[in-house]
Amino acid sequence: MSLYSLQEVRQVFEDRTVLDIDNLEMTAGGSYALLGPNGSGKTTLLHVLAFLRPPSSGVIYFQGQKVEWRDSVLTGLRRKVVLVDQHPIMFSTTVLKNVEYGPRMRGVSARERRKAAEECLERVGMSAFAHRPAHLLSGGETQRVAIARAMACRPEVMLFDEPTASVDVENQAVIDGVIRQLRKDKGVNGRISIIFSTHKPLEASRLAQERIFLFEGRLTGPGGENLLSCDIVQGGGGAVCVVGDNVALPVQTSRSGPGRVFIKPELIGLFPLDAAHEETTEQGHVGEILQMTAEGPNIKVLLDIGVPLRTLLSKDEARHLDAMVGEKVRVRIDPEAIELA
Ligand SMILES: Nc1ncnc2c1ncn2[C@@H]1O[C@H](COP(=O)(O)OP(=O)(O)OP(=O)(O)O)[C@@H](O)[C@H]1O
Repeated sequence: MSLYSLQEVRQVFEDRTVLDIDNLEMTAGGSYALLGPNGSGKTTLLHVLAFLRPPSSGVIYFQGQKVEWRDSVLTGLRRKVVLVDQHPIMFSTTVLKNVEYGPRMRGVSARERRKAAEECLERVGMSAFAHRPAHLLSGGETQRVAIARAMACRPEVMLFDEPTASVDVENQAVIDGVIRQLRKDKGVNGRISIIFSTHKPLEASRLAQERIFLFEGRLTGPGGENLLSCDIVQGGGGAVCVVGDNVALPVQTSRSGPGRVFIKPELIGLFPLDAAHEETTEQGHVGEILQMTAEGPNIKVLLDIGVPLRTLLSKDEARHLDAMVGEKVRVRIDPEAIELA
């Protein structure tokens, strides 16, 4: 069954188009990760999916019905869909009362809402905190309580905005487990649907069946993973495009200003950090290996060089490199790999 169907959905803020989606389909019971660099429109899309903000234009169908952005309709939709913010705000009362809030607003009896709140706190491992003041919790604990608070509303769809971005490793592991368990749960009409934004490709593959890539508000396929925003700068030695904070790549163009660059994964070489290799003297960047996965005869490597970058190594090259996830390597991007989009 269709969950969402977005058609020609655009969001414009102050004359700038920050979301520009021609067509996006999501299925009920699915789990989706929204991936994309900072400012690519993930939060904006989540707010639209949560019916918190109407898009500037376009049409959304939810469970097969065209969404009318009228309060009487939205109240019903917001009961089915809940969003857990990246930085949730707790009311200055106990954790338990915070979690009971949603069911209370939905007219659930005192006994039932207490039961629901206790159950949900248990599921996020926060029962021991039930009577503590909620506004004094740490970031990770707050995130867990916010998830319990959302679950207590018995939604059909749960949206999470970077659920593990601002939490420590221990809380990350708990939240990971809670989302995995939610995927197995039965919601009101079958399995609950989950959509979350993340910067972490590993988390996306672990927790979601489907990945949706956003770049400057538009959908890009997985092939667009090395499609990056850049700033083209003309200098004495020719033009460079700057990606992330300070990664400068040579390009041949007379243009300057903002642009997009595509970096071909197969033309990115990796070398040990300490290698006195002549090839590493030119355009060397230091990158941390975030993920390595076998892909046919090759190994796909996800790197962090200040921006996420995917490379493709042959198994021989990977063996020769002899590096593991978490290690730093020298990254050489062949000039042929760099194409302005
Ligand atoms: N209310 C607003 N008014 C004006 N601009 C906005 C507003 N909300 C978001 N934006 C802009 O829209 C763009 C997309 O922002 P959004 O928060 O959706 O991106 P994101 O992918 O969630 O980023 P991050 O990963 O940093 O959270 C950004 O350039 C942001 O500055």
